Amino acid sequence: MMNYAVEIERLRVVRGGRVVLPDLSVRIPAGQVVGLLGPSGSGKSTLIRAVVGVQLVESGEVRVLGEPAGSAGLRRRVGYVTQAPSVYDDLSVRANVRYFADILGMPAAKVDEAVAAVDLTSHADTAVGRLSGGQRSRVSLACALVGDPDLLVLDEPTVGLDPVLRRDLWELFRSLAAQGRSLLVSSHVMDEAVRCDRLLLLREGEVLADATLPELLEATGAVDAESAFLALIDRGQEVLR
Ligand SMILES: Nc1ncnc2c1ncn2[C@@H]1O[C@H](COP(=O)(O)OP(=O)(O)OP(=O)(O)O)[C@@H](O)[C@H]1O
Repeated sequence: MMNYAVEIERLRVVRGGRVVLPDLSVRIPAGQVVGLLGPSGSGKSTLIRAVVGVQLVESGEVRVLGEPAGSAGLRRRVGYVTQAPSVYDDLSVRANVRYFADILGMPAAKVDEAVAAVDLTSHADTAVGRLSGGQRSRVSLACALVGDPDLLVLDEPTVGLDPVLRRDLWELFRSLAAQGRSLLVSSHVMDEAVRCDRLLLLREGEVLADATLPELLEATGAVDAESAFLALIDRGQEVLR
């Protein structure tokens, strides 16, 4: 039987009087890197917020690792990295990660482990305010990793990063999945599709496709994810699952 990290049933979200997710159902397999792709405003962040349990939901059900999204039991099991790195500039890398470790009740040994996982050991004592944008994003990621989560939810983690850092980060995601973790990673850069085991293409709050990249290319005859996305839009109502 397929093991799912996230199961969403008929999710409806309204924000500021506007229907952002009209009626979304999807299941995200465990142990994979699933890319949540779609243009700006398609609802990626809203869906991610629903998964981590911080989004007010009008109706529907979101289950994460078998529990309702936002349950107390999920606090340590789900790591969430928001779009803007939420770290303290005046604290060192290690102090930032230790702060999150303390909140989650994790042992001190986990702090250096998380810092090493994002390749920042040599900067562990540097104040975060003195790091580059890419390094700051990795501090955020270390804060999410320190709880040893089964599911990592990352909202546009590679935005603004140079190609080398983007590649390094995707390699890190892959290695985390190889350890058996589940990752849900949003991006509006379609070429990041090649890095994912599976893709969820979102448009105007609706799932346009839920498939692997090879399945998507075969079904559309397109050469890359971006053209496949456009081909699906041209086709109209049909959803690829
Ligand atoms: N705080 C808010 N109040 C009201 N509407 C919002 C709010 N945040 C987002 N929206 C609306 O919800 C829709 C989806 O936004 P969301 O941030 O989920 O999209 P996104 O795909 O993550 O976009 P981006 O790639 O630009 O981050 C947009 O139409 C947006 O205007």
